[in-house]
This record gives sequence, C-alpha cells and structure tokens, in this order.
Amino acid sequence: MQSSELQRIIQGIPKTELHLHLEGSFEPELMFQIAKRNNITLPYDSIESVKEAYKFNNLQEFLDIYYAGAQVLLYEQDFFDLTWAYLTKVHSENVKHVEVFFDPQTHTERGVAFEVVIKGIHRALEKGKNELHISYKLIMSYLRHLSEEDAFKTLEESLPFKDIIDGVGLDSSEMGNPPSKFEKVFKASAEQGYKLVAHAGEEGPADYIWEALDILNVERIDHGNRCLTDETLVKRLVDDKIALTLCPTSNVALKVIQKMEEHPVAKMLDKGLLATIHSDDPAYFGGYMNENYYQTAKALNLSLKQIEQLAINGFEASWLSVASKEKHIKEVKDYFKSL
Ligand SMILES: Nc1ncnc2[nH]cnc12
Ligand SMILES: [Zn+2]
Repeated sequence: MQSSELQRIIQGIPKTELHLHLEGSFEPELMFQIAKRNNITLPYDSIESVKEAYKFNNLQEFLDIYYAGAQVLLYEQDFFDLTWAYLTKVHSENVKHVEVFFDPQTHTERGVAFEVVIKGIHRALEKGKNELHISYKLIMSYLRHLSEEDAFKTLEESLPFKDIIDGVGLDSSEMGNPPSKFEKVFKASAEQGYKLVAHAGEEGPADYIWEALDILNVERIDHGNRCLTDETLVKRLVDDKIALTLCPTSNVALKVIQKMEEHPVAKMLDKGLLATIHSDDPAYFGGYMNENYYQTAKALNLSLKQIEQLAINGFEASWLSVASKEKHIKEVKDYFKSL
C-alpha cells in the first residue's frame, strides 16, 4: 500500500488515546509564548534550538528536559492552554476519547498549587467535551523518583477534586524505583475510589510488571514492552485482559528499541495481548496518534486487520461505559468495512 493511502486510512479511524502526558504535549511554540508572558527566560534562543536539544539516549535524559520545560507553567490559563492545544490537535486526528495523565508534583514542588493545575486542565477538558465532542478521563500520576510520603501528600491534595480525577498512575524514572515502593499509596488511592495504572516494563524488567499487577493491583500497564521476556507473565496478561498502552515513537526516541522495525506490538497481537497504541509525549518525540499508528504499521507491515484490532483494543481498554465502548467499537468496525 502507498504511504499516502495508509495515512488516509489511519486518519479516518475513530481513535482513543490512553497514554498521554499533558506536560509531554507542550510544543516549543507554546512554551515560548507562555515563557514570554510569564517573564521566564528559556535556556534556548529559538524554537529550532529547542528541537535540537530533543535528542535522547534514555528515559532519564528525556525526563530532565521535560521537567525543565514544565517550569514555565505557572497559572491556570497556562494549564488550560496546554490542554486545549493538545485537544485541538487530536481532534484533527479523529480522536474520540482521551484518558490523559498530569504530574501534579512537577508543579506543586515549584510552589504552583494543585488547584491551579487541575482547574486549568479540567476547564479545557470540559470545553473539549462540549465543543469538540472528545470524551475524557483524567489520571493523576505519582512521580516514582520521589518518596511514597510525597505521593501521599499529593493524594491528600487531590481529595477536594476527587470527582474530576478518575485514576492514579506512576511515572518518571523507572530503574531503581519499582512499583512496590508505592504499595501503600496505591492501596490508599484505591480506597478513595481511584482506578489504578502504572508505567512498568518500559526500561525496567518484567519483574516490575509483576509488581504493578500483584502489589499495586493496576488494571492497565503503561508500556509493558518487556513482558515478552516472561512467558508466564504474558499468559497472565492475556488471561486477565490487562491492556498494554504502547508508545512506539517514544520507544524509538528513548532507545527502548533501536528502530521501529523491532517494535514488539505485532508479536503482542499474535499472542492475544490487549495491545494499544498511543503517543506518550508527542511534543518531544515528534508524533501524535496518527504518526504512531502510521510509523508502526509501515515498519511492521501491519495488515488492516491488525490496525483495526489496535483501534478496537484502545476502546476495549478504556474506562468508558460498556455502552460507549460498544458504540465506538462498532464505529471502528463499520469504518474498516467501508474501506
Ligand atoms: N515515557 C515516560 N516514562 C516514564 N515517565 C514519563 N513521564 C513522561 N513520559 C514518561
Ligand atoms: Zn508515559
């Protein structure tokens, strides 16, 4: 199939994004605009020099730059603008539902109130629901390089906004910060009614995925690439229909894999895993949803059936109601039938 034909097909698929860090959707153009109005000097003299700096050898090199970029976000309007820019972008890519992460500690650590962050994000998500017809869920992620005590503080701060937060996640530097470090705060989060997910097996070993499942009791694994090294784990993930929210362009950018042709998603589909495709930090890795589908499909020569399965899996793994899931899955199936 011609590249342009594949791109046209991917554009038309009704999609859902389940693994997206709002701070990772911060495009350099908006970063400069917000830095200017907040009187902050960025350590870059142009948008080109920012993009030049976005070359990473591993997760930590990326995180250092990602946290630095987030420093310019100070006011509710900044968080609104960040979220709104993301929503308008994915609206243009036919994304129908999003479940997005935000990292409260990246901001509260700098003295920006939890309330400022969440109010800006929430206002944009509501506007997106009303004007762009994108439904949403919001996930608050604990930073795993910080202590569990710090995560408990964040959980406390979130409680006045419990009604607008659907789940908690775990992100940041994986190696040396296993899921078990956060056992108690995940248990307490579940008791507050939050759903649970965690990044695991991105750079870390399959053991971290086991811990996320057995110690944190998460219902989805973010990334999970490394599960294929453990057949017993694969069986568990298949049997329990645990989704893996994969991020192909992120994996290449952070050298989790050396090239897209090595991406494990096709193997995962073959094994019956509930694999899904997302963008992670698109402003840093150069691809939103469509680009992630496109690069993966092209490099792995995925069939239309496999691409359809990925889109269905996305809705299947979402936190939408059964009726909404069925509606979206029917839309995906009808779309592929019409091709
Ligand atoms: N890919 C990733 N892994 C861990 N933490 C993150 N925070 C933002 N993107 C991340
Ligand atoms: Zn992520």
